[in-house]
Amino acid sequence: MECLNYQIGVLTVYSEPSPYVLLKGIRKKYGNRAVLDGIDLAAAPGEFISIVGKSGCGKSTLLRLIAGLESNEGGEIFIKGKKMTGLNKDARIMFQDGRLLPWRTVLENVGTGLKGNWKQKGINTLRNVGLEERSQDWPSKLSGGQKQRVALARALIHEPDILLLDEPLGALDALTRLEMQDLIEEIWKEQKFTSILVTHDVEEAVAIADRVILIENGKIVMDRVIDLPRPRQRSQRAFQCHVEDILKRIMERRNENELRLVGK
Ligand SMILES: Nc1ncnc2c1ncn2[C@@H]1O[C@H](COP(=O)(O)OP(=O)(O)OP(=O)(O)O)[C@@H](O)[C@H]1O
Repeated sequence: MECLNYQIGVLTVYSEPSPYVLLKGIRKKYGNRAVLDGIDLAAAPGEFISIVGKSGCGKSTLLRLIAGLESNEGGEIFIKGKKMTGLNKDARIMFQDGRLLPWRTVLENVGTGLKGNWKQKGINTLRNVGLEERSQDWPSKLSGGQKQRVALARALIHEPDILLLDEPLGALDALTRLEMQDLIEEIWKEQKFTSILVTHDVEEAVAIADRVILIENGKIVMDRVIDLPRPRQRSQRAFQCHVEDILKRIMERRNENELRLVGK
Protein backbone atom coordinates (compact mmCIF):
# COMPACT_ATOMS: atom_id res chain seq x y z
CA MET A 1 0.00 0.00 0.00
CA GLU A 2 1.33 3.41 -0.97
CA CYS A 3 1.47 6.35 1.45
CA LEU A 4 -0.68 8.55 -0.76
CA ASN A 5 -2.94 10.29 1.67
CA TYR A 6 -0.32 12.18 3.60
CA GLN A 7 0.93 15.42 2.23
CA ILE A 8 4.19 17.07 3.09
CA GLY A 9 4.54 20.79 3.02
CA VAL A 10 5.62 23.91 4.81
CA LEU A 11 2.77 25.08 6.94
CA THR A 12 3.00 27.87 9.44
CA VAL A 13 0.14 27.66 11.88
CA TYR A 14 -0.67 30.72 13.94
CA SER A 15 -3.07 28.87 16.14
CA GLU A 16 -6.04 30.14 18.17
CA PRO A 17 -5.97 30.78 21.11
CA SER A 18 -2.77 32.78 20.92
CA PRO A 19 0.31 30.58 20.91
CA TYR A 20 2.41 29.91 24.00
CA VAL A 21 5.53 30.04 21.86
CA LEU A 22 5.69 32.26 18.79
CA LEU A 23 8.88 32.67 16.77
CA LYS A 24 9.03 35.30 14.05
CA GLY A 25 11.93 35.37 11.64
CA ILE A 26 14.49 33.97 14.11
CA ARG A 27 18.09 34.25 12.99
CA LYS A 28 21.15 32.97 14.80
CA LYS A 29 24.81 33.07 13.84
CA TYR A 30 27.92 31.60 15.41
CA GLY A 31 30.78 33.72 14.11
CA ASN A 32 30.09 34.20 10.42
CA ARG A 33 28.07 31.03 10.13
CA ALA A 34 24.29 31.36 10.01
CA VAL A 35 22.74 28.45 11.90
CA LEU A 36 19.12 29.61 11.89
CA ASP A 37 18.00 31.74 9.01
CA GLY A 38 14.43 32.97 9.47
CA ILE A 39 12.48 30.53 11.62
CA ASP A 40 8.72 31.10 12.00
CA LEU A 41 6.93 28.79 14.37
CA ALA A 42 3.91 28.82 16.62
CA ALA A 43 3.11 26.32 19.36
CA ALA A 44 -0.41 26.44 20.77
CA PRO A 45 -1.21 25.90 24.47
CA GLY A 46 -0.99 22.18 25.16
CA GLU A 47 0.50 21.34 21.78
CA PHE A 48 3.34 18.83 21.39
CA ILE A 49 5.86 19.60 18.65
CA SER A 50 8.86 17.49 17.67
CA ILE A 51 11.83 18.98 15.85
CA VAL A 52 13.94 16.75 13.62
CA GLY A 53 16.77 17.38 11.19
CA LYS A 54 20.27 16.20 10.52
CA SER A 55 23.01 16.66 13.08
CA GLY A 56 24.18 20.26 13.35
CA CYS A 57 21.10 21.80 11.67
CA GLY A 58 20.38 23.96 14.72
CA LYS A 59 17.69 22.01 16.64
CA SER A 60 19.28 22.47 20.07
CA THR A 61 20.17 26.05 19.27
CA LEU A 62 16.51 26.76 18.58
CA LEU A 63 15.48 25.16 21.87
CA ARG A 64 18.09 27.15 23.82
CA LEU A 65 16.78 30.34 22.20
CA ILE A 66 13.22 29.49 23.30
CA ALA A 67 14.53 28.81 26.81
CA GLY A 68 16.23 32.20 26.77
CA LEU A 69 19.64 30.62 27.35
CA GLU A 70 21.02 32.29 24.22
CA SER A 71 20.14 35.36 22.25
CA ASN A 72 19.08 35.65 18.63
CA GLU A 73 20.56 38.11 16.14
CA GLY A 74 17.33 38.64 14.28
CA GLY A 75 13.62 38.11 14.75
CA GLU A 76 11.45 38.00 17.83
CA ILE A 77 10.26 35.43 20.34
CA PHE A 78 6.90 35.81 22.08
CA ILE A 79 5.99 33.68 25.08
CA LYS A 80 2.30 33.63 25.98
CA GLY A 81 1.87 36.80 23.96
CA LYS A 82 4.74 38.75 25.55
CA LYS A 83 8.01 39.53 23.84
CA MET A 84 10.79 37.53 25.49
CA THR A 85 13.75 39.54 26.70
CA GLY A 86 15.73 37.30 29.08
CA LEU A 87 15.31 33.87 30.60
CA ASN A 88 12.01 32.20 29.71
CA LYS A 89 10.45 31.77 33.15
CA ASP A 90 7.45 29.86 31.77
CA ALA A 91 9.70 27.11 30.41
CA ARG A 92 11.84 24.32 31.81
CA ILE A 93 14.40 22.44 29.76
CA MET A 94 15.58 18.84 30.05
CA PHE A 95 18.84 17.68 28.45
CA GLN A 96 20.19 14.37 27.18
CA ASP A 97 22.65 13.97 30.05
CA GLY A 98 20.21 14.78 32.87
CA ARG A 99 22.74 17.06 34.58
CA LEU A 100 21.98 15.81 38.10
CA LEU A 101 24.12 17.04 40.98
CA PRO A 102 26.00 13.96 42.26
CA TRP A 103 26.37 15.32 45.80
CA ARG A 104 22.62 15.71 46.25
CA THR A 105 20.04 12.98 46.80
CA VAL A 106 17.37 12.29 44.23
CA LEU A 107 14.84 14.36 46.18
CA GLU A 108 17.29 17.24 46.67
CA ASN A 109 18.00 17.22 42.94
CA VAL A 110 14.30 17.49 42.20
CA GLY A 111 13.98 20.39 44.64
CA THR A 112 17.04 22.28 43.37
CA GLY A 113 16.39 26.00 43.45
CA LEU A 114 13.15 25.71 45.41
CA LYS A 115 12.64 27.34 48.79
CA GLY A 116 10.22 26.69 51.66
CA ASN A 117 8.31 23.48 52.12
CA TRP A 118 9.01 21.78 48.78
CA LYS A 119 9.76 18.26 50.01
CA GLN A 120 6.22 16.87 49.84
CA LYS A 121 5.82 18.36 46.38
CA GLY A 122 9.13 16.73 45.43
CA ILE A 123 7.90 13.34 46.66
CA ASN A 124 4.63 13.76 44.75
CA THR A 125 6.50 14.67 41.58
CA LEU A 126 8.80 11.68 41.99
CA ARG A 127 5.70 9.50 42.40
CA ASN A 128 4.41 10.81 39.06
CA VAL A 129 7.57 9.61 37.34
CA GLY A 130 7.58 6.30 39.24
CA LEU A 131 10.59 6.98 41.47
CA GLU A 132 9.15 7.86 44.86
CA GLU A 133 10.98 4.98 46.54
CA ARG A 134 14.38 6.19 45.36
CA SER A 135 14.04 9.69 46.81
CA GLN A 136 16.91 9.28 49.30
CA ASP A 137 19.33 7.58 46.88
CA TRP A 138 22.35 9.24 45.30
CA PRO A 139 22.19 9.72 41.54
CA SER A 140 25.15 7.33 41.12
CA LYS A 141 22.90 4.49 42.30
CA LEU A 142 20.42 5.03 39.45
CA SER A 143 20.23 3.60 35.94
CA GLY A 144 20.33 5.93 32.94
CA GLY A 145 16.54 5.77 32.58
CA GLN A 146 16.00 6.49 36.28
CA LYS A 147 18.36 9.49 36.09
CA GLN A 148 16.26 10.87 33.24
CA ARG A 149 13.11 10.35 35.31
CA VAL A 150 14.72 12.48 38.03
CA ALA A 151 15.64 15.12 35.45
CA LEU A 152 12.04 15.07 34.23
CA ALA A 153 10.73 15.43 37.80
CA ARG A 154 13.13 18.34 38.37
CA ALA A 155 11.54 20.12 35.41
CA LEU A 156 7.95 19.16 36.27
CA ILE A 157 8.07 20.27 39.91
CA HIS A 158 7.94 23.86 38.63
CA GLU A 159 4.67 23.11 36.81
CA PRO A 160 5.96 24.74 33.63
CA ASP A 161 3.61 25.92 30.92
CA ILE A 162 6.30 24.97 28.42
CA LEU A 163 8.50 21.89 28.61
CA LEU A 164 11.55 21.86 26.33
CA LEU A 165 13.12 18.45 25.73
CA ASP A 166 16.58 18.42 24.17
CA GLU A 167 17.08 14.82 23.01
CA PRO A 168 16.32 13.61 26.56
CA LEU A 169 16.06 9.95 25.58
CA GLY A 170 19.03 9.86 23.18
CA ALA A 171 21.35 7.90 25.49
CA LEU A 172 18.81 5.29 26.62
CA ASP A 173 18.41 1.73 25.42
CA ALA A 174 15.49 1.02 23.09
CA LEU A 175 13.10 -0.43 25.68
CA THR A 176 13.73 2.25 28.30
CA ARG A 177 13.31 4.83 25.57
CA LEU A 178 9.85 3.51 24.69
CA GLU A 179 8.85 3.49 28.38
CA MET A 180 10.04 7.06 28.78
CA GLN A 181 8.15 8.17 25.66
CA ASP A 182 4.97 6.69 27.13
CA LEU A 183 5.65 8.36 30.49
CA ILE A 184 6.25 11.78 28.92
CA GLU A 185 3.10 11.44 26.80
CA GLU A 186 1.01 10.39 29.82
CA ILE A 187 2.23 13.31 31.95
CA TRP A 188 1.78 15.74 29.05
CA LYS A 189 -1.83 14.59 28.54
CA GLU A 190 -2.53 15.03 32.24
CA GLN A 191 -0.76 18.35 32.79
CA LYS A 192 -1.45 19.90 29.37
CA PHE A 193 1.76 21.91 29.04
CA THR A 194 3.13 22.89 25.64
CA SER A 195 6.09 20.70 24.74
CA ILE A 196 8.85 20.95 22.17
CA LEU A 197 11.03 17.88 21.71
CA VAL A 198 14.29 17.78 19.79
CA THR A 199 15.06 14.27 18.59
CA HIS A 200 17.11 12.37 16.01
CA ASP A 201 14.56 9.60 16.03
CA VAL A 202 11.80 10.20 13.48
CA GLU A 203 9.73 7.32 14.89
CA GLU A 204 9.88 8.89 18.34
CA ALA A 205 8.86 12.23 16.85
CA VAL A 206 5.82 10.71 15.13
CA ALA A 207 4.89 8.61 18.18
CA ILE A 208 4.61 11.56 20.52
CA ALA A 209 3.97 14.79 18.63
CA ASP A 210 0.98 16.65 17.23
CA ARG A 211 3.30 18.17 14.64
CA VAL A 212 6.75 17.29 13.36
CA ILE A 213 9.00 20.11 12.17
CA LEU A 214 12.02 19.50 9.95
CA ILE A 215 14.88 22.02 9.93
CA GLU A 216 17.26 22.16 7.00
CA ASN A 217 19.76 24.88 6.08
CA GLY A 218 18.53 27.09 8.90
CA LYS A 219 14.89 27.00 7.81
CA ILE A 220 11.77 24.99 8.54
CA VAL A 221 11.26 22.95 5.38
CA MET A 222 8.44 20.80 6.66
CA ASP A 223 5.69 21.23 9.23
CA ARG A 224 3.62 18.06 9.31
CA VAL A 225 0.50 17.45 11.36
CA ILE A 226 0.38 13.93 12.81
CA ASP A 227 -3.32 13.25 12.69
CA LEU A 228 -3.30 9.85 14.37
CA PRO A 229 -5.23 8.84 17.49
CA ARG A 230 -3.33 8.23 20.74
CA PRO A 231 -1.81 6.03 21.93
CA ARG A 232 -0.09 5.68 18.58
CA GLN A 233 0.25 2.23 17.10
CA ARG A 234 3.70 1.93 15.55
CA SER A 235 2.72 -1.09 13.47
CA GLN A 236 -0.15 0.84 11.86
CA ARG A 237 0.32 1.61 8.17
CA ALA A 238 -0.60 5.28 8.66
CA PHE A 239 2.07 5.64 11.37
CA GLN A 240 4.68 4.07 9.10
CA CYS A 241 3.61 6.38 6.25
CA HIS A 242 4.37 9.44 8.36
CA VAL A 243 7.77 8.04 9.34
CA GLU A 244 8.65 7.03 5.78
CA ASP A 245 7.58 10.37 4.30
CA ILE A 246 9.61 12.38 6.81
CA LEU A 247 12.68 10.19 6.35
CA LYS A 248 12.29 10.42 2.58
CA ARG A 249 12.18 14.20 2.81
CA ILE A 250 15.30 14.26 4.99
CA MET A 251 17.14 12.03 2.52
CA GLU A 252 15.95 14.04 -0.51
CA ARG A 253 17.31 17.22 1.03
CA ARG A 254 20.56 15.48 1.92
CA ASN A 255 20.94 14.24 -1.66
CA GLU A 256 20.15 17.71 -3.03
CA ASN A 257 22.82 19.23 -0.78
CA GLU A 258 25.36 16.60 -1.79
CA LEU A 259 24.63 17.20 -5.49
CA ARG A 260 25.01 20.94 -4.96
CA LEU A 261 28.40 20.38 -3.32
CA VAL A 262 29.54 18.04 -6.08
CA GLY A 263 28.42 20.57 -8.70
CA LYS A 264 30.50 23.39 -7.17
N1 LIG B 1 28.23 27.85 21.36
C1 LIG B 1 28.50 27.59 20.10
N2 LIG B 1 29.53 28.22 19.48
C2 LIG B 1 29.80 28.01 18.17
N3 LIG B 1 29.09 27.17 17.38
C3 LIG B 1 28.06 26.53 17.95
C4 LIG B 1 27.71 26.70 19.32
N4 LIG B 1 26.63 25.92 19.59
C5 LIG B 1 26.34 25.30 18.44
N5 LIG B 1 27.18 25.65 17.45
C6 LIG B 1 27.15 25.19 16.06
O1 LIG B 1 25.86 25.47 15.55
C7 LIG B 1 25.39 24.40 14.74
C8 LIG B 1 24.05 23.90 15.27
O2 LIG B 1 24.27 23.27 16.52
P1 LIG B 1 23.11 22.55 17.29
O3 LIG B 1 23.68 21.92 18.50
O4 LIG B 1 21.99 23.48 17.46
O5 LIG B 1 22.69 21.44 16.23
P2 LIG B 1 21.74 20.19 16.40
O6 LIG B 1 20.86 20.17 15.21
O7 LIG B 1 21.08 20.21 17.73
O8 LIG B 1 22.79 19.01 16.32
P3 LIG B 1 22.77 17.57 16.99
O9 LIG B 1 21.57 16.90 16.41
O10 LIG B 1 24.05 16.95 16.53
O11 LIG B 1 22.69 17.74 18.46
C9 LIG B 1 26.50 23.36 14.74
O12 LIG B 1 27.27 23.51 13.57
C10 LIG B 1 27.30 23.67 15.95
O13 LIG B 1 28.65 23.31 15.78
